[in-house]
Amino acid sequence: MAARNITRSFFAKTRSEGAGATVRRCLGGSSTLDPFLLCDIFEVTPPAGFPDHPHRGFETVTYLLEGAIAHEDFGGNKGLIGPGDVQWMTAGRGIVHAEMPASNMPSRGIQLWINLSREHKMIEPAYQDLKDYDIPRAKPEPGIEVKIIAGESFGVKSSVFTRTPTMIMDFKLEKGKKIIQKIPKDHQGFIYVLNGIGYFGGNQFKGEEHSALFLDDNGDHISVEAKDGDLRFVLFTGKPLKEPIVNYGPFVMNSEEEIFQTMFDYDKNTNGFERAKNWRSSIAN
Ligand SMILES: Nc1ccc(F)c(C(=O)c2c[nH]c3ncc(Cl)cc23)c1F
Ligand SMILES: [Fe+3]
Repeated sequence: MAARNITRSFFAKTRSEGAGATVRRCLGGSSTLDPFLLCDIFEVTPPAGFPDHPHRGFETVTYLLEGAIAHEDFGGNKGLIGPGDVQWMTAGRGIVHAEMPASNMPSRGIQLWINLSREHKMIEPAYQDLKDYDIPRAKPEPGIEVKIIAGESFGVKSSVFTRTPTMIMDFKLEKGKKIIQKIPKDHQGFIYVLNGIGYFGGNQFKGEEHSALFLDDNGDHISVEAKDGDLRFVLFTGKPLKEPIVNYGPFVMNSEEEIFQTMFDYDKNTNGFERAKNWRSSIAN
């Protein structure tokens, strides 16, 4: 089968988000990539953060690179996401939570929003919390490490359950190394370059730090070469849902009517937002 090519790249500039936080938004707003709705590379230092806010209709995947993020939701679920950890939160019918830095050093990481299909949008909220040491790595040869947050690489599988079929992998290649990663033929995908420069896809597209690189639709693998120096990038692929997307901030449904119903539910604390009534987080208030 053919190798995937890179069709376009986007340099993610910094912008303010949340309460005083900074993000490089490499996907989101007007540009989504079904099933992905948003991808932020965030940097946040106290007193900034992402105070009490809701979600409905999708999943958030928070992958921490440095520092620590404390989270607390309206059901009393609370915890700490540390370096290398992943929080896979299925908001489903509704979550209200806060996500705040818990280190005086800047906390850096990636937050990806994955859409849920019509049949899953109103499921009960759920969490899959992955500690760094629990996340499997593939080391196909010296100088190459693949951290498998979701999906499979070189026969090593993640334990994460993905309602919307998804692959998320963090690749570290030493200078001179080349890798070929299998990609399901029905997935769309993009790459975010965290550090260094790499040559991506059959067309050897030069990708640099802070750039998002978008894959074309055909092919069952992607090739990457670290010709110029050490390289670190994250690969995201997912199976498109091919459903209408109607969003209003942190609410993502299939129709305007469902968005109006969601806004009503959030306002009246009904239909999944009951626990939001009079709730305030302890970490952001
Ligand atoms: N609605 C809405 C509006 C504005 C926001 F900032 C958010 C939000 O929480 C986040 C946006 N990117 C982020 N990266 C990391 C973390 Cl921990 C949180 C977010 C949100 F949900
Ligand atoms: Fe959130």
